[in-house]
Amino acid sequence: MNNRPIYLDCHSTTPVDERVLTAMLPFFTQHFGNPSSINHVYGWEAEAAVKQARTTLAGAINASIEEIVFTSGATEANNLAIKGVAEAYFSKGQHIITVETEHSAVIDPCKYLRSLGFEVTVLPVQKDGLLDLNQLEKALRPETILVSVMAANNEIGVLQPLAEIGALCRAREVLFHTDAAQAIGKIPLDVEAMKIDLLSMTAHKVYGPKGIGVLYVRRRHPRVQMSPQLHGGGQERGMRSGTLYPPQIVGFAKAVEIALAELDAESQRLIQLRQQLWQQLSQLDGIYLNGHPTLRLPGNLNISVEGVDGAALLLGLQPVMAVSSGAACSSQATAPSRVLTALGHSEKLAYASVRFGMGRFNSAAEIERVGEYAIATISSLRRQTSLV
Ligand SMILES: Cc1ncc(COP(=O)(O)O)c(C=O)c1O
Ligand code: FES
Repeated sequence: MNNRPIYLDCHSTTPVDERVLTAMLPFFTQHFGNPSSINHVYGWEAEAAVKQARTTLAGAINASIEEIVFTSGATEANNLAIKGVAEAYFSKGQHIITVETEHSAVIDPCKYLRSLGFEVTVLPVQKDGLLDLNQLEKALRPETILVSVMAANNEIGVLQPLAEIGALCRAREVLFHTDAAQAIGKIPLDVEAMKIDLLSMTAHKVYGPKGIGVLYVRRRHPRVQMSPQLHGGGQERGMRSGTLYPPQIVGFAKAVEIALAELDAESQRLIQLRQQLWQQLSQLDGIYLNGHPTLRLPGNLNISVEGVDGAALLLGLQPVMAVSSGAACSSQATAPSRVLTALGHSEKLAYASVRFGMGRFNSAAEIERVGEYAIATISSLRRQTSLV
């Protein structure tokens, strides 16, 4: 294990924290019951554990337990929010607003709705990756039913102004959905203060297991209507049928509980690591920081490198660090990152980019090694390019 590259791809996924695994284990074997079984203790104990997890997850975003719908992850939560609202509000209007830098799990459901006849406005971002609120205000129409803007970007870590967006949407009586897959447990989230109506989260970016997520659906002021996308046994108050998965649910809650307890100290530590890495790397010329310098996730550093080939750069870094140039699901694509081109980068620069996703298990010594190795690799690639 020790010779493996240093893991710096925490926006893609994170390892399960040992404390999370310990909390999950009894629910595979000993307490294996189905939370929907109301006639015996096996069902009751599973239901009690799910209820406790619901309480923790609701508390994490200042929601109540009836507003938590378990899903298989953020992809499903986003699909349920966007398609479910589109269906339920069809007679009110058919216009949806989202942003160019959203994850495919938001963009693609919107494109799908467009193919069904909905109108979708995809707003651009500014050079720093932030949404221009004036543009959003101008895009809102009487027939707009939903605005979907992510909390934290998965490539450049940029944090969108959720409270301002929420206030704008609420004033116009438009529902506000946010994809908080990268944000939960990393930054404070409050659905009341931020006037969020729907919020997607996932466990595996915050040291919880893969395959479990939540959609928060507001029940009061306003009560969100949503058409289910999975029909069946009627679990989750009919909004998402399918037997609940207690080990994953318990693990998700434990992961969020730990992340929130450690949030302040961990943010400070990661910001220091990020600054350390940026100071090291920016000794070189032709290195650009992608995204807003401070309004970003503590563990995110995304750079573009001039004068090197993107694929050669990633290949050169591989022996020492596990990094990527963008979203894992599009890492096989040869096209430059949609997010970086949205910042106005030329295609070439957008392609020679590296996303460093630092997390709980990275040390300052590791980051120093990463910085040194990256500098050596970039310099060597540039020397080779200047020879040809
Ligand atoms: C912003 C964002 N949304 C959605 C997803 C998808 O989440 P999941 O893997 O839980 O389906 C991810 C992660 O890949 C993400 O970064
Ligand atoms: S689904 Fe995870 S990076 Fe795209």
